[in-house]
Amino acid sequence: MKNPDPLVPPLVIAVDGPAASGKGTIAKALARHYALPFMDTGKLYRACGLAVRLAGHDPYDADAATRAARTIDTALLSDPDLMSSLNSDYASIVSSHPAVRAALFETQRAFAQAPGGAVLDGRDIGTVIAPDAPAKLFVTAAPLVRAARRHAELMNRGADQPLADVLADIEARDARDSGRSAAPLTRAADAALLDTSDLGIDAAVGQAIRLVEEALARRGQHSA
Ligand SMILES: Nc1ncnc2c1ncn2[C@@H]1O[C@H](COP(=O)(O)OP(=O)(O)OP(=O)(O)O)[C@@H](O)[C@H]1O
Ligand SMILES: Nc1ccn([C@@H]2O[C@H](COP(=O)(O)O)[C@@H](O)[C@H]2O)c(=O)n1
Repeated sequence: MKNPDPLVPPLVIAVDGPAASGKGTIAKALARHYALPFMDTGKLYRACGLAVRLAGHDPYDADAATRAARTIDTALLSDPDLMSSLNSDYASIVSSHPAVRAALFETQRAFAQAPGGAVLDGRDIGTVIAPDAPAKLFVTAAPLVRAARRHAELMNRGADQPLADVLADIEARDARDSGRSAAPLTRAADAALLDTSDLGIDAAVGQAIRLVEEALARRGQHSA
C-alpha cells in the first residue's frame, strides 16, 4: 500500500452482493487498481462454518457457532474445503446468528479503518461494517449466469456438481442471506448497482472503477 497522505481521506470501498455475483473478482481488481489492502469477509464466515463442521456440531447451534467465531483458527482460511458447496451452506447458516456476526465484527471494522483505506467484499460491508465508506458497490447478476460461472469454476477445480444443483445452492443461500434478521444482504441506499450479467470480467472491472470514481467525485474526493 502507498504511504497514506494525511490530507487525503481514506479510500474505503465496500463491495456487496449475492453469491457468485463476481464481487470478489471486482473487489480484488479494485484493490490492485487503487493499491489498497483487500479483505474477503466471506472467508471469516466460511472458516467459522468449517470449524463447526470439523467439530461435528450443528450449524444451527448458535452457542457452538459463536465459540468457533470467537476463536477462528487462521489455518482454516487456506483449507481446501473452505470454498466447497457444503461449506458455503455451513457459512451461510452460522452467519445468521447475531452473536457470530458480533464476534467477527471488530476484525472487519479494524481492517476497514486502515489509515490509507481498504477494499472489503461481503454482504453487509456498505450497511454495517463500513457504513461511511465513500464508495459502495452492489454487484449482482442473473441467478443462472451466476450459477453457470460458479459451475465452470467448480469443474475447473475438479468438483463435478450438476448446474441445476449449483443454481439451487446459490438460490437457497441468497434467500437465507437476504431473509435473516441480523445484517441481511441488502443494497445500501448509497451503493451503486453493477449488474455483470452481460459483462466479461474486464468490462465489469472497468465499470466498477468508473462507478468508484463517480462516487468520489460526488463527494469532492479524489483517489490519491
Ligand atoms: N464478469 C464476469 N464474467 C465472467 N465470469 C466472471 C465474472 N465475474 C466473476 N466471474 C467468475 O465467476 C465466479 C464467481 O466470481 P467471484 O468468486 O468473484 O464471485 P463472488 O461474488 O465473490 O462469490 P462468493 O459469493 O461465493 O464469494 C469466478 O469463477 C469468477 O472468475
Ligand atoms: N460480510 C459477509 C460475508 C459473508 N457472509 C456469509 O458467508 C457466506 C459465504 O460468503 P461468500 O462471500 O464466500 O460467498 C455467505 O453466503 C453469507 O452467508 C455474510 O453473512 N456476511
